[in-house]
Amino acid sequence: MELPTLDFSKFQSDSESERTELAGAIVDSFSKHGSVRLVNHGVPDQVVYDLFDWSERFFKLPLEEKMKIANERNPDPQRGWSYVGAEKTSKLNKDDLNGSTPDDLLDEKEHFDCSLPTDTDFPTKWPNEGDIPGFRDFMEKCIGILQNVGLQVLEAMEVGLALPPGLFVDRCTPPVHELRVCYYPPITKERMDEGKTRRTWPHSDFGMITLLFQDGAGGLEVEDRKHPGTYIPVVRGSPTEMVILISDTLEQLTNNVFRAGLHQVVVPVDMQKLQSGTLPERYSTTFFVKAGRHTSAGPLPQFVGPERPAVYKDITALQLHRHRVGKLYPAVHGEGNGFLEHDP
Ligand SMILES: O=C(O)CCC(=O)C(=O)O
Ligand SMILES: [Fe+2]
Repeated sequence: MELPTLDFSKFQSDSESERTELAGAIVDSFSKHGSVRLVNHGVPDQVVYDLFDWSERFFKLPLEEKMKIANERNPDPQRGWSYVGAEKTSKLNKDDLNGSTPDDLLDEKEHFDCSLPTDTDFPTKWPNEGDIPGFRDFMEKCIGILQNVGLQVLEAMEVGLALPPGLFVDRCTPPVHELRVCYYPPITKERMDEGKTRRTWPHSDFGMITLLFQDGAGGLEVEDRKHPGTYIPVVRGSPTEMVILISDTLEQLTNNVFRAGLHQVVVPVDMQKLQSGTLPERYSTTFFVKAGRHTSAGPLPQFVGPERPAVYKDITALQLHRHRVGKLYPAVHGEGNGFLEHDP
């Protein structure tokens, strides 16, 4: 089975029926898989290529430069650079209510998170301009471009479900979206097969939706909901194809009408049968479309009724975010208080 690939330019069509048909197909794929792939999404091809180029330049900076902008391990939105193994996505497993996920499950991944300059609550830790001139400018421009596309996808969901216009889109202000670039170093097949290391363990993201680009290395998988616990490989169809995932805030706003898409990064399909070998390095970028921090992430009235009681409490998007990041980075003494304002 393959994740559907849709032509998003149809959503800009003058033909109303073409627009609604596309919106319906997006909603259908989100309902079935928690995800979809888009081509002609509106991000210029050159911007995608440049994003991967800048990402490579960033990760090749000397270690001491990256260490100067290390993300602080606390439940706040992540900012700056995270070293290999910093993030343990296995801790985000929602089935693990009693916290029994072993501590020794590692993610073999580095990443860097940034947001817009207007996000003064959690300012981005940028590398020295002199070390990588133009990086900040490009990344901030990219956030603007990705934000436009992300909001259009949310609008398509409103159309596809015949919801009041703006129901999802209007929650995304002021903009506190996050752009992340990821680097997965080469790793031996033997090490992956030992079972304690994945490139990313199964998890869902925290915002409304995630827009993802991956290089050709492979390994991204989304859960096959027909067979929970099994995964469908998302083998890249074209270099600029975008994968979209439903994330936790939208799951809660829609009272589980849209379930967040579980995803992981593992051994690529073409290497799964090999006894040995080395997985090549892998780059990906993820853009987390976020709800405004102080907007409610509780179920919207449109998704609650006698047949469908609210299954989530009325908490803010920031409370939800901190609850989820707090699982990754429980407070270490002296590094933020780790206080979770609310347990959803
Ligand atoms: O690298 C990927 O394809 C996925 C990354 C991811 O899941 C994340 O950064 O949340
Ligand atoms: Fe993710």
